[in-house]
Amino acid sequence: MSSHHSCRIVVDTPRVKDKSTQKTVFTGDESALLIEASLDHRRNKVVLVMIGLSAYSIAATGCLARLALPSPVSFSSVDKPKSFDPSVSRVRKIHTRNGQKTRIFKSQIQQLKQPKYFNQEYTCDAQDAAEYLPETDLIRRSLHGIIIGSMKGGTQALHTNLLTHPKILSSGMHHGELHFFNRLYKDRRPNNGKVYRQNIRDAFARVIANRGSYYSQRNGMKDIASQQNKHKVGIHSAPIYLFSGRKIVARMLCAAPWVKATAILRNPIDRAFSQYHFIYSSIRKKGKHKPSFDQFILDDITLLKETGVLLDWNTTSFNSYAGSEEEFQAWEQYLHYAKANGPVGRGLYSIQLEILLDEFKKYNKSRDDLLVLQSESSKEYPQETYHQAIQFLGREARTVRKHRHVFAKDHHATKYLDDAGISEGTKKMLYELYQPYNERLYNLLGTDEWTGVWDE
Ligand SMILES: Nc1ncnc2c1ncn2[C@@H]1O[C@H](COP(=O)(O)OS(=O)(=O)O)[C@@H](OP(=O)(O)O)[C@H]1O
Repeated sequence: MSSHHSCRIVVDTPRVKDKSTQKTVFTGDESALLIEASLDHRRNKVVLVMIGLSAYSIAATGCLARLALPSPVSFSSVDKPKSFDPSVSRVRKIHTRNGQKTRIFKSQIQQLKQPKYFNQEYTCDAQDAAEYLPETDLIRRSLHGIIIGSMKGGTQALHTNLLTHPKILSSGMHHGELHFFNRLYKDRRPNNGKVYRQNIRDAFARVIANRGSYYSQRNGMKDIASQQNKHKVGIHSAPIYLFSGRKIVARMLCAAPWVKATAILRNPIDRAFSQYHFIYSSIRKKGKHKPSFDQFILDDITLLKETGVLLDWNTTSFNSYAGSEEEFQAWEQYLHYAKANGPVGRGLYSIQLEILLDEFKKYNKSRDDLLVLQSESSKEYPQETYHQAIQFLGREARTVRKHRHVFAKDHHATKYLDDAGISEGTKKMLYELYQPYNERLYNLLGTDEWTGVWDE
C-alpha cells in the first residue's frame, strides 16, 4: 500500500448489524466512525478500515473528500452519499496509536450490547421545568448547586471548602462527584434494572426517593434526606459538565432549573498540563503507552481542526465565526470524538460558557445563576473564593464550622512525575491558540478582574 490516509467522519448509520448474530442492533441517526482509507495498488481498490462499528449501509459525508484519494478508486459514492460499493473490503480493527482509540472502541461495543439504551434521550418541556419546586423540597435541596468545571481547575478544593459550611452537604459520591446527568441517569442498576425512561426530572426524583438503592448507599443523598438536615442543601462537583455540550446542560436544567452553577477556570495551558500528568501518571497508567505532552496536545488540535472548531484565522474571521451556529455545531461534533479527553478543547472556555448561557435562556435562567471563579486566585486566597461561592449559593458566609478553619489550597494536587515543564515552543503555540478565546472570555465575563488574567 503506497498511500495511507485517515480521517474522522460522521456517517449516517440507518442500520448496524452485529456481525456475530447478523441481527440489527441499532437503528438510529448519526454515529461516529473512524475511517482509514488506504490505496491498494495491487488490487486497484480503496480499502476502508472502519473502526468501532461494522456498518452494512453507510453514507459518508464531510471529510472523505479531505482524504484526497488519488484516482482511480473503486468506489464512487463520495459525491452522492449512499451506500458504499459492497466490493470494498471492510476490516474491523482497533486503532492503537496512543491507546485512546481502543477505549472508545470498547465503549462503542458495550453500547451495542445494550441496543435498547443506545442513544436514548429524555425529553423535557422547558416550560414545565421552569416551575420551581419549593425551597424546602427534598429534590430541590438535593441539587442546590453544581460545580461544573473546569477539570483540573480546583473543583475538588472548592467542593471541600464549601462543605465546611454548616448548611451545606455533599450530594455527590466519590470526591463529591455524582455524574448523574452524563452517566447515572441511564444506569440500569436502580429500580431493579429498569431504566428511567419518562423524563429526567422524574429519574432524578426517583434516585433521591430510592434510598435503599445503589446510589444512596454511596452518596450524600441519604444525609440530605434525613430529618435533622432538612434545612441543609446539597452540592456536588461535576467537572465534566462544562465540557459536555448542550445535551447535558439541558438535562441538568430540566431536572433542576433552580440549580446554581459554579465554574472555576484556570489558565488553559496549565490546566492541560495538569490533565496530562493526571492521566498519564505512573499510578493510573502503569505500563501503558504514554505520549509526550506535545503529542497529547497535537492530537487534540488535529481533532479540533478536523471537526471545524479551529479554522485558519487568516482566511476566516475569528470574530464572525465566534458564537455562530456553525461553531457550536462543530463543537458538538468535536465533543463526540474527544469524549472525556480534549486537553486543548477543555480550555476553550468561552465556547463552553456561551453554550451554557444559551441553554440558561431557554430555561429562563439568568446570568446570575452562574458564578465564574478564577482558579489562580482561589489557590492564593481560598477563603475569599469560599466567601464568594457561599454568597452565590445564598448562604451566610460567616457561619464557618469552628474546627475547620483551614481552607484547602493543595487539595487533589497532581504529582508531577518529571521536572520537565512545557517546552517554550509548545507554550507559545498554545498561547497563540488560546489568545482570541481568552479575549472572548474576558469580554463575556466583562469584569476588570478577568481582563488579561492569563496574558503573558
Ligand atoms: N484552593 C484551590 N484553588 C484552586 N486550585 C487548587 C486549590 N487547591 C488545589 N488546587 C489545584 O487544583 C488542581 C486539581 O483540580 P481538580 O480538583 O479540579 O481536579 S479534577 O478535575 O477533579 O481531577 C490541582 O492542580 P495541579 O496540582 O497543578 O494538578 C490542585 O493543586
